[in-house]
Amino acid sequence: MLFRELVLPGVFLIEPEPHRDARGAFARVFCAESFAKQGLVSQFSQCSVSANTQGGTVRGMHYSAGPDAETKLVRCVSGSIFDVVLDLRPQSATFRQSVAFILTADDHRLLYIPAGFAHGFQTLTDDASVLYLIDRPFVAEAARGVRWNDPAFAINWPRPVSVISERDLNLPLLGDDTKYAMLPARGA
Ligand SMILES: Cc1cn([C@H]2C[C@H](O)[C@@H](COP(=O)(O)OP(=O)(O)O[C@H]3O[C@@H](C)C(=O)[C@@H](O)[C@H]3O)O2)c(=O)[nH]c1=O
Repeated sequence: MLFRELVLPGVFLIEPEPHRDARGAFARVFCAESFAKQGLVSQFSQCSVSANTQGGTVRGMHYSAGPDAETKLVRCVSGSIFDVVLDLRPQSATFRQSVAFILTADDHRLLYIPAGFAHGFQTLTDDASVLYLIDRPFVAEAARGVRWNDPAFAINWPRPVSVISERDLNLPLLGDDTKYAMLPARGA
């Protein structure tokens, strides 16, 4: 597996180097030994799939607060997505900056997203599914988010939004002087 740290320190694009042959391909999603060697979280407590019917669907920008802050490993397993990671660490030199990558089921690439970052994506195809490994149990009360189109971040979403949850539509905007940790829980 090849690990490339991105301009947001701590965020990695991971290329699993698939073995391809006439049948198709075999590639790792996760390797505890390789992750530990890189100094990354190497134990995950849940694995979930997000299935999305329509191209243009947006989910995000989500994170969990305080001691429940999650580290996530994200891979597209069907179709393709525009995947976004946003730095919400107030002390960070890259606070409020984001990176985005197209992940496809066929390219096998993964994004590693540590605590302190928000995550979201837009599906680029119908029936796009996203696999997550997350390092801790989901705690609904700790779930937070910022608005997908907050001008403070100016994320350049590639498509018009076709589907988005009510909750995500109503996530707060992050004012310049607002500390992300003080934002209310999603759905509160
Ligand atoms: C995220 C999550 C949700 N749920 C439940 C809560 C709710 O009833 C239902 C749908 O939850 P949500 O609307 O929050 O699902 P969704 O909007 O897909 O949330 C996800 O978005 C992406 C961008 C992420 O980065 C993920 O970590 C997660 O926050 O599933 C769990 O039981 N466990 C979980 O880990």
